[in-house]
Amino acid sequence: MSAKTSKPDICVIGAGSGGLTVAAAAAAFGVPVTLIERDRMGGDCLNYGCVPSKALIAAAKTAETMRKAGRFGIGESEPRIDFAAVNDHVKGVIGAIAPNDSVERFEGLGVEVIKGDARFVDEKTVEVNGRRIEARRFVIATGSRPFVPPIDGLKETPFLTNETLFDLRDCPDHLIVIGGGPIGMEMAQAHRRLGAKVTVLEGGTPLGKDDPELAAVVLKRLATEGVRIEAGAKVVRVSGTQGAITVTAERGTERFEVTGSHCLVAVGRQPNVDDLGLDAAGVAFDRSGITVGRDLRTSNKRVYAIGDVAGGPQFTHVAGYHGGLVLRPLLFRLPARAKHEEIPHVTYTDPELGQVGPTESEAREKGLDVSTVSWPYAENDRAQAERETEGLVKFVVGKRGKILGAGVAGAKAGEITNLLTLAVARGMKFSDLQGFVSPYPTLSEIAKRAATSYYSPYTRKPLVRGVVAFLRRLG
Ligand SMILES: Cc1cc2nc3c(=O)[nH]c(=O)nc-3n(C[C@H](O)[C@H](O)[C@H](O)COP(=O)(O)OP(=O)(O)OC[C@H]3O[C@@H](n4cnc5c(N)ncnc54)[C@H](O)[C@@H]3O)c2cc1C
Ligand SMILES: NC(=O)c1ccc[n+]([C@@H]2O[C@H](COP(=O)([O-])OP(=O)(O)OC[C@H]3O[C@@H](n4cnc5c(N)ncnc54)[C@H](O)[C@@H]3O)[C@@H](O)[C@H]2O)c1
Repeated sequence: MSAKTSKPDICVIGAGSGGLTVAAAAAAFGVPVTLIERDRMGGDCLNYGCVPSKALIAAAKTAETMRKAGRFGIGESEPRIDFAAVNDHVKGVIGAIAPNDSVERFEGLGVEVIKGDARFVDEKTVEVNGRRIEARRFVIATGSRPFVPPIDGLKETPFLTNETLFDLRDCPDHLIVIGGGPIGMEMAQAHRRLGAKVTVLEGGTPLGKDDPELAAVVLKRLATEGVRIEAGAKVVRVSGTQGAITVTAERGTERFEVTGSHCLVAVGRQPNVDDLGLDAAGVAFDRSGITVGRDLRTSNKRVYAIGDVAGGPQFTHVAGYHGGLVLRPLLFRLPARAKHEEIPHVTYTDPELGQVGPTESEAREKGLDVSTVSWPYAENDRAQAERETEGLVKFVVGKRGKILGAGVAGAKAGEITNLLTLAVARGMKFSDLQGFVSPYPTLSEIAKRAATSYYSPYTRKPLVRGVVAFLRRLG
């Protein structure tokens, strides 16, 4: 062994949600682990993703609450927004969380942290800063970056992505958002509420991965707040200079232009597989990411891949889930089997939009014999009290009331999605959801109420009524 070769038990590449989970847990069991990160500790979620976006959304919601205070009898007012101060708030939230993910904390846990670009040089060796690391097992957790599509003129024009958006100190006059997925819609509403004019150009269906009936609740609110949403509008050209950007979109044979001050590109993600030496390592990959089985193992048996780079659903909770799962084979030689069917997702627009399990159309496409049961927010007392009556919970139900999937659009949908996820993940039936006492008044009662409604036809069945009448006669 040369002086520059180390042999930890586990080498983790990437200190985002996935990599940090593995490194912290392995170190807690006293296993020698080396963690390599080339950029900021905490990865996308902390620095360029979930955390700054949710902090911005919280500021934007506060502004909107001021505008709408009149419905509570409180004088409403147009907020005076200091965008630079809002940006300070966003950076402050990142700063408050950053110590949890810092080099110091991880070194304190017993992890060796190396700042640098990791690259496989052969099937069992990674090189970083001229140092060689031969670990028993490797975990690739290198995440993803914004996909920059080959749109005519885009490369020559200034544009924003999630990596630069949260550095803006002035509110855009007119933000043009290319892509109506979760990033596009969350950021469109937040910037609109903070004072920008906003246009979203979506080539297909906005929030198209969600149930259309639920997505419609969110889209209606965004439109009411003044976000211009152009569906079926594929962007084909971008031109202009800083502060004056023209975006050309096509809808069928129609072509139209939108001119704004800024342009955010939010058309999906690209896995970080380049420059990792994956060919030298014998790790198979394609455009969607590193190829893994359900056990998250790659084509090289020493190497696992987790999180965004592993080609599956791209969420922080998935990266964390993967991180926990691979500990089974890494530390205990136990099998791991990722189950993505029960992974929820929530889009943090206002109202929020959550889903777990198949939507109605996904279930029908799979040939499943399903029915749906919905319940509106307007029938919930807490929703009335808080004047948050728009929205619904929608269940996809199989035989004998089995809950296969569930979605919710409305206030605090993310929190309600926790309950829905438990129901789907544990294979519950409506009888389970109906048969517990839910605190009153809570929004989650909407889910329970939907379950109760599933059984209400039974109260009208002659046989059931006959039994009730007979029992009454017994005194
Ligand atoms: C704007 C936005 C909002 C989001 N909001 C949410 C949300 O609300 N909820 C949610 O669940 N998900 C959200 N996501 C998705 C979430 O951020 C990702 O799914 C999550 O960060 C993936 O974690 P990861 O560990 O796989 O990768 P990452 O967090 O991206 O970490 C990968 C790390 O690897 C490092 N790296 C890459 N290559 C190398 C190399 N060769 N050598 C060394 N280091 C390397 C990178 O620098 C990075 O730090 C959002 C994403 C974006 C962009
Ligand atoms: N709340 C959350 O959990 C959250 C929030 C943000 C991001 N994320 C994660 O990040 C991922 C990426 O989000 P995203 O919104 O960038 O991607 P996305 O793939 O979900 O949506 C991108 C949209 O851009 C559209 N598009 C592509 N090319 C276009 C073009 N030329 N013109 C117009 N529209 C075009 C697509 O039709 C699609 O609807 C998400 O899938 C999710 O995994 C999660």
